Amino acid sequence: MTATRLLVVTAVTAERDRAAAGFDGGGAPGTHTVPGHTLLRTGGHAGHPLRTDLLAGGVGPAAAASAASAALTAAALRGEPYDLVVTAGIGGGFQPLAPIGAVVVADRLIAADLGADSPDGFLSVDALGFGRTVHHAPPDLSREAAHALGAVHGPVLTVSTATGSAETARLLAERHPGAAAEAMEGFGVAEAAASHGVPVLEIRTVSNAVGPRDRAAWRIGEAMAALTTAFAALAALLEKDPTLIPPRPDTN
Ligand SMILES: O=C(O)c1cccc(C(=O)CC[C@H]2O[C@@H](n3cnc4c(=O)[nH]cnc43)[C@H](O)[C@@H]2O)c1
Repeated sequence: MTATRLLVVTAVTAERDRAAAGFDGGGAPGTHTVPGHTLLRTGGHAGHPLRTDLLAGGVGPAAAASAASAALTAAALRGEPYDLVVTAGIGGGFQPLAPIGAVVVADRLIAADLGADSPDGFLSVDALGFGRTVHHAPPDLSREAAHALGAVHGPVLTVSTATGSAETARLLAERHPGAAAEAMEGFGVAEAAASHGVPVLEIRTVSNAVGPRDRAAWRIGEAMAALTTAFAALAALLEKDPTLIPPRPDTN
């Protein structure tokens, strides 16, 4: 039986290493390189159901998309395409839905500031007719993952500037009803995954509230540690039911 192949993309190495610790790969992770990046690899030996590559691609949607694209392309050229891409890391939580310490699994990954300003307010690129601003996670997978992780299940916004005022938080929540979290990479990774026809999931552990910048209130260490627990639960779910991942188009 072929192992399910996962690509996990974080912004920084601390997030990558915390995520990797959630996988029981049967030993210390190995490494391999793709142009511009070194990936950790767990699992994948004979009889192991999951093979996971983990990549710290940098902060922001452009760095994340570039890194994810390099890994996806290298895997496709090796003839070993990924089955699922997971974009993950710490994030800001919209209050009161996702308090500090919560975990969020995205049902939708939304580019919240991709568009144009106008006297009448923000116009997204899809409203303008020249792009898209939303990617959907596979519904069954994201719902079951949220349940398994004890997570809030809702939209995760991708922004290029972390929110630092009550006014911006209010505007984002008004524009995206039900928004659970914001971070800076998800939509970029989703664009890369979509161009390869690979489904995407986003997991955020909440380190801070979306709102007025209050650096002293951030709980980065706790949110980093929560990534390990979250990925252990995700690995258990996918080992139990790999059919939650929609099949690749070429295996239909
Ligand atoms: O303002 C600061 O002093 C500060 C210190 C450390 C880190 C930051 C970040 O903005 C980290 C961005 C990084 O973490 C994710 N993240 C975490 N919380 C948020 C948020 O509320 N809004 C957007 N991104 C967040 C993000 O995905 C980046 O990878 C600031």
